[in-house]
Amino acid sequence: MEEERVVLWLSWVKVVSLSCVVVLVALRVAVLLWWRPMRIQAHFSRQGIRGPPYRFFIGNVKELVSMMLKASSQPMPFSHNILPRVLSFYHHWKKIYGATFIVWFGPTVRLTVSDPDLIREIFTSKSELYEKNEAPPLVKQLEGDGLLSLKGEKWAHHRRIISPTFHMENLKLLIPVMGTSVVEMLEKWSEMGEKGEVEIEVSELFQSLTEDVITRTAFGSSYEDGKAIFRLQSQQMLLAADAFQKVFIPGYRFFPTRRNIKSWKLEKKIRKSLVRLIERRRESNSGSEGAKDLLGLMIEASMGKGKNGNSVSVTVDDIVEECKSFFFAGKQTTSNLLTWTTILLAMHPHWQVQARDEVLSMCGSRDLPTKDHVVKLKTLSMIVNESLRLYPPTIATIRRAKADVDLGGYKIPRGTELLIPILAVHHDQAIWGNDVNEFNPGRFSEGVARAAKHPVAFIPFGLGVRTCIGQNLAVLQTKLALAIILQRFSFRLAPNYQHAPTVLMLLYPQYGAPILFHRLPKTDHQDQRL
Ligand code: HEM
Repeated sequence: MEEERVVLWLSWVKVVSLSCVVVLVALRVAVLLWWRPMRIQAHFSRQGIRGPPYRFFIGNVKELVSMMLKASSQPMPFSHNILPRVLSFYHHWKKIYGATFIVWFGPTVRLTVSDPDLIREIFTSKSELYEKNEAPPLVKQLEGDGLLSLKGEKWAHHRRIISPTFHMENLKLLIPVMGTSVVEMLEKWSEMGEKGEVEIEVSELFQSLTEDVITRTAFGSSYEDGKAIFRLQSQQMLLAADAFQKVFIPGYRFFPTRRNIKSWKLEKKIRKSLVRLIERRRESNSGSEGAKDLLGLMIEASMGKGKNGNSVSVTVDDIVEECKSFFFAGKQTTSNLLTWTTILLAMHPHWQVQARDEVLSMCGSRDLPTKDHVVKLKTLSMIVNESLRLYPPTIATIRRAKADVDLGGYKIPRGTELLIPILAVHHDQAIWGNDVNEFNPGRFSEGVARAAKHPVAFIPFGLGVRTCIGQNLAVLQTKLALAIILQRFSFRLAPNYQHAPTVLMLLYPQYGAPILFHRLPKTDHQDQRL
């Protein structure tokens, strides 16, 4: 009897404890998914900041995705007013709530910030109060744990080690090989075309070109081995891009699906090849000056642990992750810039002629441009800047408030994410004037700082300490490739080109970029002018 009573009592205790756990979990869920978002919404509302109302668990994601899908469901006219198509949710809600509004990505709040004064505060004058946000797991898997996402002392240490790769003096050494790759590509185009004309879908071919250059910057003398590794990384990117478009189940990447198993195997192979390559380079580097490529500099740093006051050591894993970061950050960004600039020059033949005139008068019709030429090509610089303004490959970036902060008088609670819509800043009429949606490279004729009403209105490479480390390389490569193309071809949009800028991580032409290239005769520039 006594025993039965104890068993009964124990079962009762179990039921009560279980109920308590269920209630506690339910409370926690309610706090995280309801009470906290409502409190934050009210906090912003009291300061006059509004936005679409929070919905339980999903926030505004459903409306946002449906707006984006609708906007990209058909091509647009040949206009550069692309904000309503590319960032449709921002364009729509800005009209209702003003430029500074809140939007909910699930239970996470994001405040849009497009005022250049506030942007300057976030990225420069008070940058210590903000940090990079965590990328979603699929993106994280691709971008690696390198410069793009590292924080604090480790980020600063890696940035110091890698920076010399991008110094102009070092990049200059790449110009002959970069130029040769472009010429080889163009020779293939010439062979393909009948009557001197050929249609090329440029966005894919420009990717091979930029991949080649990134491989050289990352691996230097180990270029051939590096190429094989980046080929595996390309496959990995395709798998992740596929998952990114289709899968929304949390934790999906841990399921042993066919795609995930393939991805795990690739990951293992990439790591193994890189480790082998690092070992080989270590042996061949011993006692000699390391080449100024990513791999050489990282290996040098890993061998000199603790030297130069560095308290953070560099491991093989660090090198592996930085290689991934390089590949992710450098390849498609630059090829997208090349693609959009080619499309723009095809749309605006008047600027194409001006750019060609400049190249021919400086470099002749077949000589490879040198570093000095590339730097002096002013019209081409203005064109590339205008392309970066209208079609910035990276359309937005995000920061997270590390503490409760004051941003231009607004009280921002800790953990709030700040969405900086680079594309919207570049398309703001109040900053750029009435011709904001026109292609007018002339606005950059007196330099970047004077092109707009605000010196911080042009931010295709970000701003402040975390500004893009590869921008010199990207611009150098784009100008060099365009100069060589302009020397040899005139070009226009193919009749089947559809104007449809869209975003999947980066800004790209949804239906590709078919361009008709017409081969120009080899001439002396003086003859051409006559
Ligand atoms: C047109 C080409 C490119 C564009 C538009 C671009 C854009 C950007 C932007 C906007 C950022 C800042 C992100 C933020 O603040 O959240 C960034 C950072 C970065 N970019 Fe680029 N990028 C380009 C080319 C490259 C190239 C060629 C590389 C070289 C490998 C590269 C490597 C990086 C890295 C490593 C970072 C992180 C830097 C840090 O946090 O210290 N990018 N890029």
